[in-house]
Amino acid sequence: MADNSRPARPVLGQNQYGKAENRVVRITRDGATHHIKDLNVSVSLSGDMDEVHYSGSNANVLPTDTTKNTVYAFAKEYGIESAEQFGIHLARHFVTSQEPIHRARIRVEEYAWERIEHSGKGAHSFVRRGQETRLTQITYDGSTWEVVSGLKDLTVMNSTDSEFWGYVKDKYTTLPEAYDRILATEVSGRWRFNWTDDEQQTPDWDESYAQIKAHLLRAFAETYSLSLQQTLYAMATRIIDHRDEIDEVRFSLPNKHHFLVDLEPFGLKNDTADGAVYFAADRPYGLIEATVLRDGCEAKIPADLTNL
Ligand SMILES: O=c1[nH]c(=O)c2[nH]c(=O)[nH]c2[nH]1
Repeated sequence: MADNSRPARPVLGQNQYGKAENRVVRITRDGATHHIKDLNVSVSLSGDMDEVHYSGSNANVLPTDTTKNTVYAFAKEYGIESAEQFGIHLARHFVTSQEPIHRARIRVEEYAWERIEHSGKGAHSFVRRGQETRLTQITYDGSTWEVVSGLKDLTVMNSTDSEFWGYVKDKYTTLPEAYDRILATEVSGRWRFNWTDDEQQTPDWDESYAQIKAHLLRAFAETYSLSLQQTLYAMATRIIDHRDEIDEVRFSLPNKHHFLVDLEPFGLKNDTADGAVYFAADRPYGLIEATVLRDGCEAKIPADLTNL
C-alpha cells in the first residue's frame, strides 16, 4: 500500500544560474589611437544542478564569481571582436570545459562610443553615443547554437507620410481619422541568425548589425504608412529580403502618440498642413508587436521581448 502519510518531495523545474550584468570596458591601444568596447554581459548556465537545490551539494557548481572572472579574463586574453563573437566564445567555453554544464546563455548589451574630434594629441577621447543599445543573446547546448541579436531604444519619427483611418468604430470610439499625422516609435527589435557554427559561413557580426540597422531605418523612412503595423512589416521584410543570414525578425514598437493641441481658444488655427504644434504624450501608448519569418522558417524569438 502506498504511504500517503508524507507528500512527495516537490520536483525541481527549469533552473539556471550565473552572474548578471558584468560591466566590462576593454581598451585596445593602437599607438596613440585607442579603441573602446563597452559591454554589459550576463551569463546564465544550466545542467546537472539538481543536487545543489535538493541537498546543497555544490559539487557541480562553478561559482557565479568564476563566471564573472571568466568574462573579464576573456576580454583581456582574447579581446572583444564583436558582442556576438565574444558571447559565442564564452558560451562554448562554459559548455565544453565543465561536464555538468549543458547549456549556456550569454546576453550582451553594447554601448557605443564615438570619438571626440579635437586638435590635441592622441585619439583617446570619446563621447557616449546617445542612440540605441545593441543587444545579442547566444545560446549553446553543446550541439545547437542560437544567435539572436537586436537593438532597443532607437527613437525615430516621420513628421508626415502617415495616416490612420478606416478602422473599426464602436460606441467607445472617439479617435478622429488622421490623413496626415506624426508617426514616432522607439524601436525594440530582435533578429535570429541561421548560423550553425560553420566557420566558412560566420557572418561579419558588426557589418551585419550596421546593415540591418540601416535597412530598418530606411524602411521606416520610405514606407508611406497607413498604420504602424504596416510599417513594422515593411521594416522586418526589408531585413529578411536583404540579409540572407536572418530567418526571423521581431519588433516591439510603442506608438509614441503626438496629438494636435487645441489652440482655438487663443484664436489660432493648428493645422497639420501648415506646420503644427503637438502634445507629445508619453503614456498610454499603442504597442504594436509582430514576428516576420522567412518563408518556411520557424518562430523562435519569444513574443515578449523583455523575456529575451
Ligand atoms: O498605427 C496605428 N495602429 C493602430 O492599431 C492604432 N490604434 C490607434 O488608436 N492608433 C493607431 N495607429
